[in-house]
Amino acid sequence: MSAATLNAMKLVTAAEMRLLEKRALESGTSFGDLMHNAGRAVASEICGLFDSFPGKKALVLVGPGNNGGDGLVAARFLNDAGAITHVYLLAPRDPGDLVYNEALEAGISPIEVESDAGFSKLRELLGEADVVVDAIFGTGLGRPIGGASAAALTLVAEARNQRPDMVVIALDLPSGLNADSGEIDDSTLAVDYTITLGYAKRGFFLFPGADYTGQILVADIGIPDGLDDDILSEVIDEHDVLSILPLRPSDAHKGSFGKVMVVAGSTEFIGAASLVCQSAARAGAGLVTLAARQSLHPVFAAKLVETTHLPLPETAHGEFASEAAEVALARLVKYDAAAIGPGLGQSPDTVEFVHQLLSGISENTGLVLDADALNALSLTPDWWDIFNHPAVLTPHTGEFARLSGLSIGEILANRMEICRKNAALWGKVVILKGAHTVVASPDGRIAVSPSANPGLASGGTGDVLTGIITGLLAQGLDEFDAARAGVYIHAMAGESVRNNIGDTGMIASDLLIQIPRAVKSIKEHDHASCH
Ligand SMILES: NC(=O)C1=CN([C@@H]2O[C@H](COP(=O)(O)OP(=O)(O)OC[C@H]3O[C@@H](n4cnc5c(N)ncnc54)[C@H](O)[C@@H]3O)[C@@H](O)[C@H]2O)[C@@H](O)CC1
Ligand SMILES: Nc1ncnc2c1ncn2[C@@H]1O[C@H](COP(=O)(O)OP(=O)(O)O)[C@@H](O)[C@H]1O
Ligand SMILES: [K+]
Repeated sequence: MSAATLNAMKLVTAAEMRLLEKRALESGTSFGDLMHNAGRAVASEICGLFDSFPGKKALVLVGPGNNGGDGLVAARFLNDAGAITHVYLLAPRDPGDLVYNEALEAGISPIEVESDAGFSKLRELLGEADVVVDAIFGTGLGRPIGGASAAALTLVAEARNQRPDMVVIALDLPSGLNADSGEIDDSTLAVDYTITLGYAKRGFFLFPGADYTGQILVADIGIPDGLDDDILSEVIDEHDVLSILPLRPSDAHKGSFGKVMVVAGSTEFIGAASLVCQSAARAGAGLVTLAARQSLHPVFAAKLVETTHLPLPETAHGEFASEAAEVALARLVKYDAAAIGPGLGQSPDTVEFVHQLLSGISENTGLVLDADALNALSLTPDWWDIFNHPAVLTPHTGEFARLSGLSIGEILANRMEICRKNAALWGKVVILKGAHTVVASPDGRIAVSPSANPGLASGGTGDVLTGIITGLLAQGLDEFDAARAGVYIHAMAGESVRNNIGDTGMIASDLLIQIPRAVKSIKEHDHASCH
């Protein structure tokens, strides 16, 4: 999914969705209204996908619960809109079921699930359908899908392979996709569109589920405004980023946009430091200074023209000297933000240097810790009890495992929830990097990147993210805003490169010039929407 296709989107768990529904009912909306609105909105979204809808053949697969109920309402509205509509019941509906009877009254004759294991009728319908709606299970899925439902979903997948023009829609969510964790069932369909009710579900941005939703459309089902103030998870949105981007007054001077110090790089990892410095500048910082061991200075000086340099004392063995941290700290008081960690290495002297820096750094300095700074922190048990400075931490999954003591499997199984819990425990803004990067604040807010882009899975792209966020911190953004805006800008830069050269062979340096372009594009979209 491209970063630009999503509008503001709150993300809910299944339990939060039930809570919102309960609040809507308490505030006077009836469940019947919600279901009616849901079915109507889904049908309306489906009609909007076609240039001309009357005469199209629609097949709605209806399950036993409320998801099936929504499907029955949608079928009625599709029928009203002129589609030749068939409903296939995977389980019997209660004879007193209102939406079932309304469908009957509208002239739809639901087809009961076949006893014939060959599903000849269903196959026949799938051979002709222009659009198939999966309304078998929604957020109420309680166990693995089996029996006729599993068989029907498999038949849809087969028909879809044979007839790629057939549009497959998931109502609320693809049946079998876990709304909270993004786990899928063996029979879950990879659909073209998920028309989700009221709110997008967290599982749409967690893998493997994220590969199954197709384009996500959020249908308004009439949950009254003001009931979702305590829903704290959302997809990062261009308008939010625009509202937090630093201003650029015409009479600015370089002091207006903050000073960044980058403490990074080693003999092995020269490029990491360069990428951080350049991306901090490309994100708009007024001045960037690189603090690195003095023997590396000639290399950096040749490579980084705009950056200023603070060579740090080192030992005869090419390690940080014991006074190096003191030298850096003395200069750091004049800086607004610092990035510490990329490419520093993990020798005992470096770890000691990082620990000294972190214990001496002023509360007034915005701080981004990445890579080897995170590795150094991880060596201290319960490091968060000792290191109280506000900071943005930018771990990939492996670094997160080291910081938390959790296994990589445990983290991948529920990235959003794990990130949220640890941000609160550590008292830090935490960015768990990867496809659909998660940003969590200690106060419970979660912001998720709209982008999954395998082009970014190459060495150095994380250094660019660190630079962008530090550049934004230096310009006065708070940790959470700098983190979510930085993740969004980085994702957009990645999308631009992908649009240009595809997702193979993208390198971190390609992102650099795209950073200001991403910021420009965010600002221009605002202009476009004003006129
Ligand atoms: N939360 C809300 O505000 C609203 C929710 N609505 C719909 O309600 C849905 C949730 O409805 P339900 O809670 O009835 O749940 P579902 O319709 O998702 O499914 C639950 C039903 O399926 C059965 N079931 C669960 N897993 C099964 C399995 N593996 N094999 C066979 N049977 C299984 C259950 O016993 C139950 O009968 C949402 O996805 C949405 O479509 C809408 O109707 C309107 C408003
Ligand atoms: N599949 C993906 N989709 C979106 N972003 C990705 C993907 N893979 C990697 N990234 C992003 O690329 C960056 C990689 O950072 P990291 O793993 O620290 O690499 P490095 O340290 O080599 O720079 C992160 O910002 C991460 O979110
Ligand atoms: K469904």
